[in-house]
Amino acid sequence: MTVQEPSPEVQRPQQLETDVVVLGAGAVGENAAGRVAQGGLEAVLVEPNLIGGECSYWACMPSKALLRPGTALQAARAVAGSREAVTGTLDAAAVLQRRDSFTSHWNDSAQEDWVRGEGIGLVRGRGRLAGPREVRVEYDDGGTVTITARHAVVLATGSVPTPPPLKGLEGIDYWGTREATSAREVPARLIVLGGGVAGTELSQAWARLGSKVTLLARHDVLDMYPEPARELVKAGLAEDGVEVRTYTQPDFVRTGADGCVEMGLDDGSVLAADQLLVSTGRTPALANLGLEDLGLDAALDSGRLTSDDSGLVSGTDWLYVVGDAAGRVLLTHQGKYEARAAGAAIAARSRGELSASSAPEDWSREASTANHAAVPQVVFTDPELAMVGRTLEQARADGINASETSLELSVAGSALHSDNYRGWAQMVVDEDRRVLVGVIFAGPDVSELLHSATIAVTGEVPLDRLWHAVPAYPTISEIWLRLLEKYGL
Ligand SMILES: Cc1cc2nc3c(=O)[nH]c(=O)nc-3n(C[C@H](O)[C@H](O)[C@H](O)COP(=O)(O)OP(=O)(O)OC[C@H]3O[C@@H](n4cnc5c(N)ncnc54)[C@H](O)[C@@H]3O)c2cc1C
Ligand SMILES: NC(=O)c1ccc[n+]([C@@H]2O[C@H](COP(=O)([O-])OP(=O)(O)OC[C@H]3O[C@@H](n4cnc5c(N)ncnc54)[C@H](O)[C@@H]3O)[C@@H](O)[C@H]2O)c1
Repeated sequence: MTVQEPSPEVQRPQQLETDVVVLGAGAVGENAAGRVAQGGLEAVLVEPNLIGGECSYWACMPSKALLRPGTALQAARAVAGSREAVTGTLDAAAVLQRRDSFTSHWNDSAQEDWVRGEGIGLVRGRGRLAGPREVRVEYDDGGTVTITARHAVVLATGSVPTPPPLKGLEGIDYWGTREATSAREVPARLIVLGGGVAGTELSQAWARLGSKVTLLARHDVLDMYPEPARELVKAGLAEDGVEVRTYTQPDFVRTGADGCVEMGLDDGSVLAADQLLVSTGRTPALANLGLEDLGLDAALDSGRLTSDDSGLVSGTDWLYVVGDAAGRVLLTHQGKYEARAAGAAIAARSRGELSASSAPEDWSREASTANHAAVPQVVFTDPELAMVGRTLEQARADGINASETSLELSVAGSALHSDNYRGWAQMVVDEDRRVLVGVIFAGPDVSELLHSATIAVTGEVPLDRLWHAVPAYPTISEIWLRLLEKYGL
């Protein structure tokens, strides 16, 4: 894959002074800088690669662009009348072309225009903390610039893949999620190692594009979701010909005689494939940032920097960490939410409206309070999983007197949506407060239902009031009424 050369640096002095320096111009860093600028402060973004980061070029956007055509085709096949009009299969070349348009062909000029338009400074290089409120940036050609921040430095450096300790892996030219989302050819056979969100989504995407996929999960696939939800996704994968092997661990990987990938499994069998995708999680990108030199490794706990809900790193009054780099919730929308809170807190602290020693108030604009118990996430497989808040187990582990109500998703709206619609829904209730603390939907096109649940959980809407939120007929949202009726309302 060719990544377009970054355009020439916008600024290249040796010394700079500004209000706030943001390291990393992924979606999260961009939002942090944007909020700081909206708060009336000067901001400089530092980025050695493409502005827009992982999500725009190698994660959310391309992976969803790879999945969407298969879902659209399956939706047409699922309805008598439109099914008859479907006479062909996915056009893999057209899908890849459409994917390329969603990554802007890995060209970040539009994002650079946005940065300039917001009045944010941009330095194209790799940054490292050189002292309190001081960052040294190294350009590709070895030149450097030192930037002093009057108020704050924000770490928005994202995350890096966590490789599994697998014998032989270093000798293999394998795919990570970057390669799997930007590939130009469909491998005939693909092994996917890691049954998390990335592995599951990309297994289905490539299977629908024509690969014979084997998905290896060391536990169950998507094991953070309740079993009925997982089973629906596994049935969807099986329909696409994905062979799912659960509770499996590889012993070794090697290059076979014909150049293929051979993987030995713990049951003694050996799998062969043309490509291997490793998607075994991600770790905050905090290496080589100079944290140790400043004694800030003391704030590290299991690879994460401890911070308050504004992102302010423990033991400092100037360093913030947001997004994947913070490692709290590795999702674009929550990272951007953290960035909005950090930006607001930096601006408020610069005006003396919020002290550095006191954490921001819960649910204030300076706090990412929802991260604790109201995080929405969608798994964009077909069928989809959409969840917000806690599972029953998490709620009970958090000391909540929780009950669950669950149902097959079978209402007039779902029957109309597609023939043989199969779905499942669950709500988790805090019995002492009679509010929802978690909601899960599984089924085709349930992702657009999720925000209703996010509002109910975040707003702590009492069940007796939720009863008056009447779902329109005939929509899939009618599942809300069925759940509340089953609960006893
Ligand atoms: C395959 C895949 C699919 C995903 N799909 C979704 C999805 O559908 N929805 C969702 O919400 N999330 C999804 N995610 C997660 C999402 O991609 C991340 O949560 C998001 O990209 C994090 O954004 P960020 O800005 O924190 O980090 P990044 O996007 O990684 O940006 C960090 C930036 O910091 C730069 N940087 C690193 N070190 C330095 C340094 N020293 N100096 C200056 N700059 C530096 C990097 O070059 C990079 O551009 C997906 C992830 C993967 C892997
Ligand atoms: N739709 C979305 O929102 C979306 C899509 C893709 C990724 N993401 C985010 O990106 C991040 C990275 O995704 P991911 O799927 O790589 O991470 P993940 O943490 O969701 O899943 C990693 C999987 O790899 C397995 N694993 C870990 N070490 C292993 C080993 N040594 N051998 C075998 N299996 C091993 C884990 O058990 C887990 O199932 C996640 O935090 C995820 O939330 C989000």
